[in-house]
Amino acid sequence: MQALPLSSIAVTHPPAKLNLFLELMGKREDGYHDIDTVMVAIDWRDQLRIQQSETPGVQLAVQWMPSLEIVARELGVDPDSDQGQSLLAIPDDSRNLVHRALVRFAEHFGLATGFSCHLAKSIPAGAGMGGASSDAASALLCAATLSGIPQDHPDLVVLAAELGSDIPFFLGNAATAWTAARAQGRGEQLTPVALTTQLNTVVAFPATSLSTAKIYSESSISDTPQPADAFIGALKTGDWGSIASHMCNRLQEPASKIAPQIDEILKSMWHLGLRGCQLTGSGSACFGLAESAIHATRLASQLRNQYSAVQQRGVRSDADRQSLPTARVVAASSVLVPASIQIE
Ligand SMILES: C[C@](O)(CO)[C@H](O)COP(=O)(O)OP(=O)(O)OC[C@H]1O[C@@H](n2ccc(N)nc2=O)[C@H](O)[C@@H]1O
Ligand SMILES: Nc1ncnc2c1ncn2[C@@H]1O[C@H](COP(=O)(O)OP(=O)(O)OP(=O)(O)O)[C@@H](O)[C@H]1O
Repeated sequence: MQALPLSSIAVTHPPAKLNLFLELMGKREDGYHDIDTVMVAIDWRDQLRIQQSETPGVQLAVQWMPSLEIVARELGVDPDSDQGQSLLAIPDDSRNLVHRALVRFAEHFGLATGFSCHLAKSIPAGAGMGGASSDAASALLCAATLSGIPQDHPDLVVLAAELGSDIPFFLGNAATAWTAARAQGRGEQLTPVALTTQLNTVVAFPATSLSTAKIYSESSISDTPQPADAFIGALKTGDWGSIASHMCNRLQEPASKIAPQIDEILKSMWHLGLRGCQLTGSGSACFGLAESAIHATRLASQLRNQYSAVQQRGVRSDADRQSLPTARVVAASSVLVPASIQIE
């Protein structure tokens, strides 16, 4: 394969993920946990545009979609406040996983050229939805396409696992077209799981970001950890009620101790009629399953109305926020077709 001309732009739409099942199997000596999780990619997506540049190095510009103001309003935060900054300030330097992924890619493959990219964020950060990991996996695949390296080059999987535990899942989702996978080890050992039905979810991101390392450090391992087999059995039936009743996330307890609004959001989701309501990953986003896509859209709109009523009452103190949380709410389905890379 040949590198594409420098004028080519690779465009793709990295999806978020939800952890339908997450059990902690044990603590490891390297500071990580062995986990058994089942993840599904959903159609809540960022947008990434990458072009090669003549000079080495990575230039990254980041913005919110549809705009910073609209996302801040949905979250009920002032974008200039400390809370707004902690939720909405996405780094555009080497702290960004896209930047790190492209630097590692260029080093590894000995490229003389660099990359210039534009990242439009929609997936909340610090939400347990794997937004940064998905962006990084897409960046590796776009860089490979532009540089004439095959998408199934085995070194890409190695680079992905070095950069973060969730990144191999997204690489597999985009490169080999699986929607759901079981992830074991620290998350990098993947087995695709066939979905027999589209899952329809409502996802709510409370206006708080949680640190993955902190949530793991506050977690505890059950005396009898349950592997994902029974859950995968339920998933194969395609019956959403059975799937919902087998879901669980061992990180929910430590996350809701740190962010009590998680419990409030889960309660309001349950009362609306969503099932299997739980945290995704290390949080703070919560989700529940709905019977159909139309049902999910209707329930998301009802939930959004509840939270915007809270905002309109002008509730702003921390105590009020905890008892009457605000959240960004989206109806999202499992993706049946992975994000392709278009060349412009
Ligand atoms: C919570 C999940 O999103 C579930 O899919 C993932 O396990 C987190 O994956 P990630 O964000 O890619 O995490 P990494 O960047 O690899 O690790 C961040 C930190 O989380 C903790 N960590 C992460 C993964 C894991 N299996 N055990 C851990 O204890 C470690 O303290 C690590 O330093
Ligand atoms: N491309 C990116 N998009 C968003 N955040 C990024 C990105 N790169 C680095 N970050 C930083 O990483 C932090 C967490 O990002 P991320 O969105 O992956 O969290 P998460 O949804 O909790 O992920 P996970 O489920 O993998 O734990 C944010 O605080 C943000 O500052």
